[in-house]
Amino acid sequence: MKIKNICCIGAGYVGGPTMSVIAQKCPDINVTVVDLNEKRIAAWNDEDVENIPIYEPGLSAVVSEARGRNLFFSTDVDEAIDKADMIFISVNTPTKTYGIGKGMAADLKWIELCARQIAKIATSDKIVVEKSTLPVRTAQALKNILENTGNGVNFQILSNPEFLAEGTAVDDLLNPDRVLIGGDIDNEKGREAMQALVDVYEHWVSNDHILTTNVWSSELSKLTANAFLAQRVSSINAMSELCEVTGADVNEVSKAVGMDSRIGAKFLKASVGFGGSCFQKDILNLVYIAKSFGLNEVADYWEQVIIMNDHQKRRFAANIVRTLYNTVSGKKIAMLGWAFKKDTNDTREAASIYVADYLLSEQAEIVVYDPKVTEEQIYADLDYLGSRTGEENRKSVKIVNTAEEACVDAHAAALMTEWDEFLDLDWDAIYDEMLKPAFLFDGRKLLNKKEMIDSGFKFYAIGN
Ligand SMILES: NC(=O)C1=CN([C@@H]2O[C@H](COP(=O)(O)OP(=O)(O)OC[C@H]3O[C@@H](n4cnc5c(N)ncnc54)[C@H](O)[C@@H]3O)[C@@H](O)[C@H]2O)C=CC1
Ligand SMILES: O=C(O)[C@H]1O[C@H](OP(=O)(O)OP(=O)(O)OC[C@H]2O[C@@H](n3ccc(=O)[nH]c3=O)[C@H](O)[C@@H]2O)[C@H](O)[C@@H](O)[C@@H]1O
Repeated sequence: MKIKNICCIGAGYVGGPTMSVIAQKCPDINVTVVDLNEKRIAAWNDEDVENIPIYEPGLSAVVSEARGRNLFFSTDVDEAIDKADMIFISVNTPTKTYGIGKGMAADLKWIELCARQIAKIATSDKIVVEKSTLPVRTAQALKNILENTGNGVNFQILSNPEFLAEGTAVDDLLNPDRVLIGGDIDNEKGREAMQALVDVYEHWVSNDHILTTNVWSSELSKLTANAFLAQRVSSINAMSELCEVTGADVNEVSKAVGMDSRIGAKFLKASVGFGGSCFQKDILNLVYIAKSFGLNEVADYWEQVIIMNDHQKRRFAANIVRTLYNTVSGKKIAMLGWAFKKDTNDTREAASIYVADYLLSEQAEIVVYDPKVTEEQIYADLDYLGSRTGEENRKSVKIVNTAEEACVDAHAAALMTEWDEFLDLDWDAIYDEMLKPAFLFDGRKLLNKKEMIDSGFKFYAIGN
């Protein structure tokens, strides 16, 4: 079976970049990415390719190569479903904010809406691919919805979780460690569907990097991978606190530990806490699933990763208050960086949001600079927490266009995101413009301690 038309429902951080790379690498396949969000689709279609809604290094070049040739962005979901022989579902699956499983389970309402829409529109056989991260056994629910339409269409359901990280999405998509495809291995039509998706990826990924499994293994592997990655961050962050009280340096500890080839060097960078749309939600989901099977020890084990992360964010903020003589009321604190990591404009679950919220509760005045995040987004993030009114947030939080501007007359600066440009700042000049004593809190262990102290700062870094 050769795929000619792909539809992807959801033009977000995964759907947009993933489909752009598929279109770039498979000129023989038409790829249409659809979304209900008209503003987002308009931005994907913006004449100036630099205005696409997602900032990812290298993405605008990929889009400009394929867009209009075999890559299309549209709000006409029904038409794209109808034409497609393969449909990726790449919609959001956030933590539930209501009802059973509130605050833990993944909210699958958007997934179900997609399945119902596909079931309603489809008149020819389709391969439906789960690209969103889903609880193990979701494919069964999709199958039930799709197979009960009575219109005689055959649906094959595959799981093809995405492992890209934001900020390196294009590179991760072009050179994936592995592509994982789960399907109905015991059934001929299932195997054919899996092969059709393998063929798509084989346009640029070598076969030994494409792994096929049963559907449940594939769904669960995605949650497992994120849990393992987040666990490493919480593990090193736990050590960072111990380093601070013992005089050890967390960067030296992670280097020493990471040189053990059994442990490996990656993902051992201490920080103010992991953020991003997925680690927390996927672990909470894993905890919920384990609990729902009565596996309480398994649930408790993974929950510690989140508990440690919350603690890390809180103690960073509390340390700022404590160091500034136990009060930040009316004091100006510059926050350098708002995104949850460098090279992305995504702010979902960014540690900065929680640190700012904590400091605002202590009546601090916050000034934020981030090279890629908009003012609108920063206020939206704070308003979403509901800790205070939108008006109060706008009164106490100002957003500026440079790091230098943020620090003028500030009592303290907190480095929240490891943007490269923060390494090149003229810290002597920044020090001169700040109130004295000038405090600098490095939540990323990015800056050179000796240089900062030589510049005059009272310097504090995570894990040192
Ligand atoms: N952000 C990331 O780096 C990664 C995310 N994932 C997973 O991928 C999935 C999507 O994540 P993101 O792309 O970050 O989310 P996102 O929120 O950026 O994008 C989802 C899009 O789906 C659209 N949508 C929702 N329901 C729709 C419907 N019925 N019809 C048409 N459009 C609809 C929304 O308007 C939104 O634009 C999630 O399950 C996430 O866990 C997996 C790997 C990486
Ligand atoms: O499912 C997902 O959404 C994705 O989640 C993560 O990707 P992402 O959240 O985009 O970015 P990461 O590089 O994993 O960083 C996550 C957070 O951990 C922090 N982090 C990461 C690594 C580290 O050593 N220390 C550390 O604090 C980052 O600053 C960031 O806040 C995974 O790395 C991807 O494989 C996965 O596809």
